[in-house]
Amino acid sequence: MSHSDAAIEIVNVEHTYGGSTKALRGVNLTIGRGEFVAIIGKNGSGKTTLAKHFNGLLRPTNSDGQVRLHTGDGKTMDTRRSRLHHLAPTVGYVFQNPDRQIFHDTCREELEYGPRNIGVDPAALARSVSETLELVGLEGREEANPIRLSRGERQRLAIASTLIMGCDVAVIDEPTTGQDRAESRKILDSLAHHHARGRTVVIISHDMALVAEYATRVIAMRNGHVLTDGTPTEVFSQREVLQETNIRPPQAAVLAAELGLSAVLTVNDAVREMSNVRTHAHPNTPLPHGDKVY
Ligand SMILES: Nc1ncnc2c1ncn2[C@@H]1O[C@H](COP(=O)(O)OP(=O)(O)OP(=O)(O)O)[C@@H](O)[C@H]1O
Repeated sequence: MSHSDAAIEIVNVEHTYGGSTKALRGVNLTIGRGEFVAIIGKNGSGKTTLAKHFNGLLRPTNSDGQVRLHTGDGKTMDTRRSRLHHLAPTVGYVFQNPDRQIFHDTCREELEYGPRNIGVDPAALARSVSETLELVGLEGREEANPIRLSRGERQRLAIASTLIMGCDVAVIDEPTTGQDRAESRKILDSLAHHHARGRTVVIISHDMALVAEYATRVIAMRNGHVLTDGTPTEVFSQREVLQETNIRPPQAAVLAAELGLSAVLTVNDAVREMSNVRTHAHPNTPLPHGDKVY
């Protein structure tokens, strides 16, 4: 991948907490511009530590480890040599716990804070606040006090306050924690919308069905290393490798593999493949409708 295609370069990054807990043991990665990346792996494998390096919240603890951000307008920033407030507009980060980043009395003020700081025109901002709240399923809640929202709603507010910045890269640690299925899908759809505008999205997730459906690339971590990295199809077909980090591919993929069907990651893929098999076995059997089934 050339520099112009790269959004983030991670070179030989190690991170040791408190001088003894080795959370990252030499990670090399390039996140490309416009990718939708999911980082997966069991608890403690180093996912959050890695993601916090993407915008300088953490820095490599080894002297030769480097993280370089390449901005859309052609600048390169080394996170070790740049201040956090210069990095944040390029790479937005949403914490696993939304309460770490919500501190205003209304949703409107929460969403306006970041864009105001970078000089966005106030007239354009009002519209963009409403649109972004709608995008994450909080339409009409401009004047609501965030402390009165549910945890899932606060999570969506925190995501909205990052998306409204229009940053090149949005990194979201566990976007669907505390959300039901419909809310989770709403959140992933809002990230897909950001991605569709040519931006890069990185999520950390334990929800393999959603990872399979939305991500273009999956990076599996184990014990501070990248265990495997590829398209969802490539990564989820390595069932034995994934077992090393306690990951089970999406249930639809497991079921389809047991039935000898290939190219299946999602329930919709499974419906399509099973319909094909049935059609070939009984050509007159009508196909089920092709819309999403869940
Ligand atoms: N602030 C910290 N101080 C000391 N050790 C830490 C700190 N944060 C993480 N660790 C340790 O570093 C290792 C990697 O943790 P990390 O949170 O990056 O993993 P993770 O894969 O994101 O886990 P989870 O899925 O539980 O969020 C673990 O052993 C963890 O206990």
